[in-house]
Amino acid sequence: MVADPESATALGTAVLGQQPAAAAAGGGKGADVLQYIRQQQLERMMKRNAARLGGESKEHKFWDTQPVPKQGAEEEVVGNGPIEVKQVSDVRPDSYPLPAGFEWCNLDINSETEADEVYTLLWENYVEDDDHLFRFDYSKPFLRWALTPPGYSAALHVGVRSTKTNKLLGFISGVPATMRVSGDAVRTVEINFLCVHKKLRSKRLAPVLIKEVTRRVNLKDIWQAVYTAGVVLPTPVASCRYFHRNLNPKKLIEVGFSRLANRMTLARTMRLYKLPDATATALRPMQPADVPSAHKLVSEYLLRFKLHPLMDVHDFGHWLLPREGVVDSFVLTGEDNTVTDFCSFYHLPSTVIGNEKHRTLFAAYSFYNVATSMPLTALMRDALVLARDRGMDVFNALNLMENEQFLQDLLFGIGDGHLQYYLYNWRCAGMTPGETGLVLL
Ligand SMILES: CCCCCCCCCCCCCC(=O)SCCNC(=O)CCNC(=O)[C@H](O)C(C)(C)COP(=O)(O)OP(=O)(O)OC[C@H]1O[C@@H](n2cnc3c(N)ncnc32)[C@H](O)[C@@H]1OP(=O)(O)O
Repeated sequence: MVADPESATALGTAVLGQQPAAAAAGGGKGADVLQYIRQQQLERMMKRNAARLGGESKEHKFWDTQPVPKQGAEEEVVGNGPIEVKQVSDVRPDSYPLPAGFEWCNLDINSETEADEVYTLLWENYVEDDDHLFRFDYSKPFLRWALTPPGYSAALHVGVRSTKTNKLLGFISGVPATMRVSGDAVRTVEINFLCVHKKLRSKRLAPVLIKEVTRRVNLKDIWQAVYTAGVVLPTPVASCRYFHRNLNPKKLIEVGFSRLANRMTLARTMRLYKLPDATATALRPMQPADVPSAHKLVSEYLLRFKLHPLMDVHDFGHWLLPREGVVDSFVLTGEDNTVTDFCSFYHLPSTVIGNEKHRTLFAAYSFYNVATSMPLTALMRDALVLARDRGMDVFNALNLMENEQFLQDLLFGIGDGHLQYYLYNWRCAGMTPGETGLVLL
């Protein structure tokens, strides 16, 4: 198979395997992280130089026509606001034309059959790692959760079918979300699950899907969007990295996610990553009654970042109340049942491609975490224990918010690429991972 440039790095292979080696060498972990920080500084410098010299100006036939910041424009940003302003009356009323043999449809994710269709399209065709060892396997309950927050619209769950067979061959979704961007509250949609069937790649179907979802969003008088991707497009507002915490070393080695480091035996590796038998604190699953207090804690915490969601209490309940096999949230309460600490992760397994012994890699993804009665590292150590107890093989976290505080101490290994954050039709200065307070699914 030809290497797919879209390959996401969230599945991050191989690099994890270097972490035990470094750790075993004694003091190597620190060196790893320092090296990473230096590398980031170097990358930023090179990027600035390349932009200045025009070396980054790759042609983007589609993206160059869109209201997104031009490449290399990062340093010229003065003020925040829309790149273009239009009215609903300017929006074309009809769908964009599709090539012959294809037609548009809306997907009703609450219908069993249609949810099955979306599930299967993604299960077979969605994001893979660079080596094609793993492919995201978003579960059906997860897709339902992701696509039905308060205010969602089925018109923004857009599919392309074959007119002949009716088979679903492409998909893109938008869900409403208010973002706070450098102090401004911005009505947006979160765009996700862009997928074109493998047999239809490189035929410029993706731009048509993006234009069509944009048209439908614009008809709702919404003009901004937020999205993440493994690929670099014009122009990221932030660039984050995935880190991976090994919870099941034996399996991760067997599936090729990590490898046994030099001079390390499996037994030593397992000892290195062994976690306490139980949590150190009385964290318990969040219940509906905790929502107002947890919502207050998390919302106030998020205000310290430059980009973050503004969730009302209903949004918060939707996104954070535990759903089995989909999302887990835990609270620690103090006086009057006030939530003092909060941690959460979502469940995103991956298919292990062509592996006889293991079909699925179970991964937890760090979501929103706030510690006030203990250090963040202590909270996240408990989160690792809770994820392990729920059968997770690996715990993934981006280096955003305050995550840098715990990645090294808790033996996370650096992933092999970046996750780029984008805003559509919104100009603002770029931000560091530590200024980014948004996790998309
Ligand atoms: C106000 C409302 C606005 C709403 C919209 C906001 C924007 C939302 C934007 C979408 C956010 C999605 C967030 C997620 O879901 S990120 C996850 C994306 N999905 C995958 O990686 C799954 C596996 N891959 C595929 O299904 C296909 O390879 C896809 C569908 C990705 C591209 O299909 P294909 O490989 O057959 O290519 P093409 O010939 O049709 O088209 C080539 C053009 O497409 C540009 N391209 C490639 N990958 C991406 C990408 N991930 N985001 C944006 N653009 C992308 C590419 O630069 C080129 O344009 P240009 O370089 O020539 O200009």
